[in-house]
Amino acid sequence: MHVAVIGFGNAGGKIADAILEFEADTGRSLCKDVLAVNSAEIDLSKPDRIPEDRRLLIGQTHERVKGRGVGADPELGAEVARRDLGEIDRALDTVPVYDVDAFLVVAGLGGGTGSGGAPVVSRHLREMYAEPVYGLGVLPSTDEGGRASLNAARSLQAFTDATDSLVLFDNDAWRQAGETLQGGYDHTNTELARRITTLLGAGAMDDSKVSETAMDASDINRTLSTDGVSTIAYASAELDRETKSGLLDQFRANGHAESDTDYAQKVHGLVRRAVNARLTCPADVASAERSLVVVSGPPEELSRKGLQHARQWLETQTDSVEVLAGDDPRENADQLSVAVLLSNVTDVPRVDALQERAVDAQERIEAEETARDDEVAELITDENDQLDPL
Ligand SMILES: Nc1nc2c(ncn2[C@@H]2O[C@H](COP(=O)(O)OP(=O)(O)OP(=O)(O)O)[C@@H](O)[C@H]2O)c(=O)[nH]1
Repeated sequence: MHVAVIGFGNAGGKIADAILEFEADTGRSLCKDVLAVNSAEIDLSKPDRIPEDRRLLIGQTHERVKGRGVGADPELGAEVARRDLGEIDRALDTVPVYDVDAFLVVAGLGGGTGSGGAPVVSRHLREMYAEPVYGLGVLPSTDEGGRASLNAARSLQAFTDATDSLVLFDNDAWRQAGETLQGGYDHTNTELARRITTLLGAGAMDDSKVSETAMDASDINRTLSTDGVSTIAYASAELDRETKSGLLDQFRANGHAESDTDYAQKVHGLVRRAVNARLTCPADVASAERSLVVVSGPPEELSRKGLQHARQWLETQTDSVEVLAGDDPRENADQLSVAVLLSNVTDVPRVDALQERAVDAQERIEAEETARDDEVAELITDENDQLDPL
């Protein structure tokens, strides 16, 4: 499919940039347009691939913002986005909507600009355009503290309500021991881009061959349009094509070749491996309402029988017949890769934990505010007492 990507806030811009990089590296054509929106001027200079004229600074004239960000305050992030919707609209005027199958709004939910702004813009896009609006929301890691959890829990509800589906990515599940924060983010942004691009980039009309079982945009839209949250599974296998073609030539010369069953087992095995590996956000696979499998790789590797078996297997795992499976032939790919979309998952322990932490954080923040008010009241009383003798 083809999408217009809007990266909101710092994380949103960097992830949008990583998607551009991955699609360029793999010769895909997922993004018809990309726009980075931020309230902090400095963060808009971070992306490498997003063109300069597709970076929009909002809140410049707001007395509390002035191009310096919203300081992890989602209410201010939402206010600034609402105030500057006209500017965002003007920037989106150049999007070739006739050529776009969906909008994808990306944001980290633990801060202010993305957390507050992404739901506002998603809701607006849904009112303005007929195309579906998908969200990609990053959950903060536990060690970012209660304020980030509170921001994320609030945004999660608003962002889910404002989109046709919200794909989740959990920073906690993807943090690697010993990595610096930025090094870790670079790594996770690439992994996230790999999954999103393999999944949504299927069925984009580009130079790749179209197969009989090709996935198309309407299949992806049908699976995603559940108004709930989604997660993505992924696995890949190196093919080492040079060695392989040499070996295959020898095999063929000796009357052997990789059989249909070998190809089928490879595809089916890779789908099982993906679903049992780390999801973008951990969730109980059985709780998915709908799912979709995309197998991408050189045409000779894309076994129809393998896809069919994988689909049947996933039906039993999700206890649902709403499973679609298709392929995405890539002539020059040196990998066989599988992305599985699990849509409207309802058993997501990380979301429950986030909501609990948010309640604790809210209570603590309120207690701190009450204590501060009491202190101020006491100070005023003391000062009045001292003035009394007059
Ligand atoms: N996966 C990933 N997560 C990130 C990245 N940068 C930040 N985050 C996460 O996103 C959350 C929001 O951070 P930012 O995107 O910097 O915040 P913002 O939306 O720009 O909002 P303000 O800085 O408060 O104006 C953080 O709490 C992190 O959990 C990134 O590059 N990758």
